[in-house]
Amino acid sequence: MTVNDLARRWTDTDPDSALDLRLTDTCLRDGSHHKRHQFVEQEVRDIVGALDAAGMPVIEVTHGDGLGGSSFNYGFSATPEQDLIKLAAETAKNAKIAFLMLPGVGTKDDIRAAQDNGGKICRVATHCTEADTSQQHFGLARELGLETVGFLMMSHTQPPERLAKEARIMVDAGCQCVYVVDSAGALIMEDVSDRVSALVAEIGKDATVGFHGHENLGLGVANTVIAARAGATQIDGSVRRFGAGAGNTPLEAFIGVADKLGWKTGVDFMQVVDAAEDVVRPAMPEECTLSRNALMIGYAGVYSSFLRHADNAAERYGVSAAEILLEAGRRKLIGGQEDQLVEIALGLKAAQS
Ligand SMILES: C[C@H](O)CC(=O)C(=O)O
Ligand SMILES: [Mn+2]
Repeated sequence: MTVNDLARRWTDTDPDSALDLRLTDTCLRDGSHHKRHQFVEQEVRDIVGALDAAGMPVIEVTHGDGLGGSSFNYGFSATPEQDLIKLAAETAKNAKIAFLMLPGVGTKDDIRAAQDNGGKICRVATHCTEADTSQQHFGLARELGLETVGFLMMSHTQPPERLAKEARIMVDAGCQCVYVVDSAGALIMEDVSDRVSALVAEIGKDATVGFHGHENLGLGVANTVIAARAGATQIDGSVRRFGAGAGNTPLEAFIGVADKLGWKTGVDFMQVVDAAEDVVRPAMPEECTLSRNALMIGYAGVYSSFLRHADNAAERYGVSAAEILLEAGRRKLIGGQEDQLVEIALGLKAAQS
């Protein structure tokens, strides 16, 4: 199905329908990669306060690699994530606070602690062929009365039918919304709608479908629009693109687009634009840009959070981060294999001498 077919299908079936979307801002979780996990309490208070006032319904707060991510492998947090979750929950008047966990990085006790600290939505992320590792975590989260979301990471690596099967595993385990997660920002338009449509066909009667985009090929907003047209009703992004790699779908831009299309998000465009400029930008170490290395990530299909690790290894061994990332793409590395970036850098250094 082409983009035009999809647009036509959407307008033909219900010309006056306004899509009703639920947005999640993830700058306090995905942005943690960009900030090398150095958020401090005042930043969380300010960002949650501003996004909540603008009407953002869900705000995700956790170490970039999820609960328990603060470690030698992924990078230590400046402030314990459970303190940040608690502060976010105390600050938000209306927004629900979500937290992310990766089985094997976080534990069930971390989920319990996040709930005790005010987290309401448990998002469990697995590599997109490993949904079965999330089963017990969804079971626990539902038992605790938490809302549940599943993340199929690196969704560009698998065809739509395979993703749909993995989504079914998550839903059968208690997941209420499964996201197509474009961790590398490598999906291009119909790649997104094909995957979202496949999930809607498989799980649409039992759960909702979401989309999480990255900007590494400059397609965050366009991909998110086409995901919504294909049936994704939960949408991730980060105000000011504050996320890993070139960042996430810039939510304020998407909200403006949604307004112009007559879609409902419940977020005030003017207020979120001000929050982006006046509150979120000052908390960022630098803008998230389509730098050479971020572009390599999208082009080679590499996990966005590898950007900082590749930067570190490149600097340490005096080699090119772009080459490290291209080789990571050739090796099809996935999250958790960050240590191989060092091995690649050592190989490049040896080849130089
Ligand atoms: C743990 C990852 O950073 C999750 C994510 O945001 C992605 O895969 O993209
Ligand atoms: Mn992400």
